[in-house]
Amino acid sequence: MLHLFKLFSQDIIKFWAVLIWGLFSIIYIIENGAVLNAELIEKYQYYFIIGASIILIERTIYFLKYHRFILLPYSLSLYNRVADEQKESKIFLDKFKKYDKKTNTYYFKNRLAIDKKMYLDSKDKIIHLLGYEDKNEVEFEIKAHNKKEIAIRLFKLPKKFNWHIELLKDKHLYLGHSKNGAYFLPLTDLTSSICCGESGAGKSNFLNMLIFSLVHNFNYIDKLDFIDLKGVELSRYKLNNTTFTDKLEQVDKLLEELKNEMNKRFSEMKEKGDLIYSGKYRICLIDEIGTISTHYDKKLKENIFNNLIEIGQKGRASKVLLLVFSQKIDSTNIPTNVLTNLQGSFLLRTSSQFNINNSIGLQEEIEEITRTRVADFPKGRLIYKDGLTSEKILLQTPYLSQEIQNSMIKYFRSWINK
Ligand SMILES: Nc1ncnc2c1ncn2[C@@H]1O[C@H](COP(=O)(O)OP(=O)(O)OP(=O)(O)O)[C@@H](O)[C@H]1O
Repeated sequence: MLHLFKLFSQDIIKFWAVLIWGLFSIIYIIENGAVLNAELIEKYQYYFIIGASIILIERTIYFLKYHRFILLPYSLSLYNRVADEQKESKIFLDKFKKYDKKTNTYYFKNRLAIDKKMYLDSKDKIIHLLGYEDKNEVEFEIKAHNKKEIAIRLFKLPKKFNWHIELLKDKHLYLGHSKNGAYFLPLTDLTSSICCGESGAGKSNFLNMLIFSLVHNFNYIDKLDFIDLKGVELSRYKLNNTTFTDKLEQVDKLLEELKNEMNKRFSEMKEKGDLIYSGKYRICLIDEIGTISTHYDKKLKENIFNNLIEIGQKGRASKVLLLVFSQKIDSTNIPTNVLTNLQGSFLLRTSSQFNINNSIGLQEEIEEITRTRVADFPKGRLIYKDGLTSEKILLQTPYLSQEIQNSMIKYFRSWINK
């Protein structure tokens, strides 16, 4: 409290000093450079009193409103230290700078340099200090801002909400809700991607949601090929432009065909001098790639994985893309060479540090965008790492009930299969 009062006094003195200096300058001009005397001061005293009172009221309201944030660097010892020639260290305490109401973002500054790691490590304490202790739905993003600032953004992501048809958009894929609302990825920015998460994390739900967006954009997609060796879920679609494969030999044939298509497109591009194929997309979705790895036919597997590597490496320019789903992404489930050639990633709940490290990356980067551990993610919560920019976005996907899924498939059939 004493610290708050000290900061308040310093702040008021600073503002009053500016006011006095400003008023004196104006008086000096008005009075044509007359020397300041008691008579003049008496004449203008009410301006000083009114100005000082307004400042006092405004600053008091500001300090009352933001006292938690103003005190935060002090309460959590968020400071930087510099040692001078006499080896005496000088402390620079971080300072609350401003609040942006539109984005619910709080900015902190340090004159020397700001230490983001300290904020990341104090996340739970910050939440506690700000009075959000029991509201675990409050999410938290900590980003470096300018050179010496930190931006703390507080936002809410719903844990469960229902799918609705307005989430379909032309030339875009809906990936879930982010801190800014519905997140749509332009189809042109889609890259070959891996999606991983443990059983029950909401992978199938997400996969179907993605398929809705892809099917909705059929004008730009030549064919959607579904591969699933362990289930029949994807066989339900039965649309004119979808295929379903559940035998390894057929998978091999399909990928061979996709590779040939890709190379044909490259020849066409070379001829025309295009850098990006001008025609429609071919997108292949593989559910639970681990089932391919467990197959006994070594040669077939090798051929399949080699084709996946080649498509992953070169597919984007020719608009031949792979979307691969897996519970685990260690080398027994998906060969490292296949994984490293899938540029984008979606990470759902998992307790495997290997899954986290090899899909999204450093723990610190995850801590920047969420205060929930990946192992504690609710169903449908995911981090999307953009295949082009590597930007990481925290998303929540809506729940797709069986009835919704059935009615969407029916709806798509009604206009695609007619
Ligand atoms: N976005 C979501 N919001 C709310 N509940 C969800 C969401 N996604 C999935 N669920 C619930 O979680 C259950 C499991 O989801 P889903 O089948 O998609 O998980 P999964 O990761 O594919 O699991 P598995 O690998 O075992 O198939 C679903 O029955 C559903 O009730």
